[in-house]
Amino acid sequence: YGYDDHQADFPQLQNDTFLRAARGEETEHVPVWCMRQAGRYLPEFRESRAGKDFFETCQTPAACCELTLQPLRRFPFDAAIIFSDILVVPQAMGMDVQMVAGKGPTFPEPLKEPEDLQRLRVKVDVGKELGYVFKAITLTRHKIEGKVPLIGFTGAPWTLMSYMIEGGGSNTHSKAKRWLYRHPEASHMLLRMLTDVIVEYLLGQVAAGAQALQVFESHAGILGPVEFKEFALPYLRDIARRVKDKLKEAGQDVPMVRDGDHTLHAHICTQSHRCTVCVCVCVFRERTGGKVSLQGNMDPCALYAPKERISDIVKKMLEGFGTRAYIANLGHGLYPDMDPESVGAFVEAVHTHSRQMIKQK
Ligand SMILES: Cc1c2[nH]c(c1CCC(=O)O)Cc1[nH]c(c(CCC(=O)O)c1C)Cc1[nH]c(c(CCC(=O)O)c1C)Cc1[nH]c(c(C)c1CCC(=O)O)C2
Repeated sequence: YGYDDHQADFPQLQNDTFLRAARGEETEHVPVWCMRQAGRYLPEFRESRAGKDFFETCQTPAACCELTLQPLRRFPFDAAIIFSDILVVPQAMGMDVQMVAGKGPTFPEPLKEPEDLQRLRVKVDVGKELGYVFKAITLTRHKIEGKVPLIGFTGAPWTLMSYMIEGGGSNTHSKAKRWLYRHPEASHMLLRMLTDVIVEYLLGQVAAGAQALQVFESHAGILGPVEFKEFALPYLRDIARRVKDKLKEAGQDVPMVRDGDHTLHAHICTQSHRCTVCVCVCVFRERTGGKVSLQGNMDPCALYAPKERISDIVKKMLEGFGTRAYIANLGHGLYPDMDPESVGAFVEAVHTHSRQMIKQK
């Protein structure tokens, strides 16, 4: 994509706790960041975004850079995530998506029947359609001055497919699930098209300077285990394999986070028949032989609790996950009505408790 030449002069990384935890190595404290850490709970975010169209902001690298850096000026987060959205991928494939105030993302012309797949671009020129994200990443990687690593991200195929068919948020997701049952072949075709674009998109983000990648499968939880295994998991695996192989060829080691608190919860718990998150974690740690790092998953609503209570909840979470191969985060994004001070208390509690636990080992 022509961004590789920037790699050499990126500032030296000073805090690599996130990357080490992702690789399963020891750290001095458990790294922490929050989904939607750049968001409306910050007055400076609301000010920067005021009166501007959401996707126009996404297409403006300087604005993305500023919004990504804002939370880092307030809190000692151990990672930053580039300001963008998962729905830029359906846009790149030729679909119109708008962010409607009070309603969320909206597709004026969602996919209705398999014939509608013909409306999508057959071959997506990812560098051309999503080059603005790559530019935002390169700029932000410079401006972050090596303070923390920069995470790039994408939506996963099933989650994007469900948006493209539902045309926006949904309670039942029945239109998207109707495709799975009624048009399984067309569903797989769409999932494959998305997978191909996503692989190139993730590789382009790394070339542009992303130091870790996250694949959001936000709608994993609406599939039962059988449907999940047929329509979600194979594509997540294909993406991981193809991206890792390509990066390996280039001698790069970039951690990939598979979003999956629901996935882990639903698809491991159905087998263990014990449904506390803590048990899931233990089962998962056991099954993967400790080879996989975990990220998550405090209930964001716990941030409505008083500070001391947040601290206790964090402590219990750390005891459940353990301090190694673990990245603290929330199970969902921060909500606009959250108090920035509570976010600060969360970050501080993770750092303080984990330092103590690691010292006592
Ligand atoms: C499903 C999904 C979307 N977008 C995303 C997901 C996956 C994660 C998840 O499950 O939440 C991912 C996303 N969206 C955004 C980021 C930026 C980075 C960050 O987390 O700080 C990330 C990582 C910006 C955003 N994306 C959006 C906002 C809020 C709107 C605004 O700033 O004007 C932000 C900061 C809008 C968005 N975008 C999306 C929705 C459903 C909404 C509306 C939600 C709402 O109104 O709160 C789609």
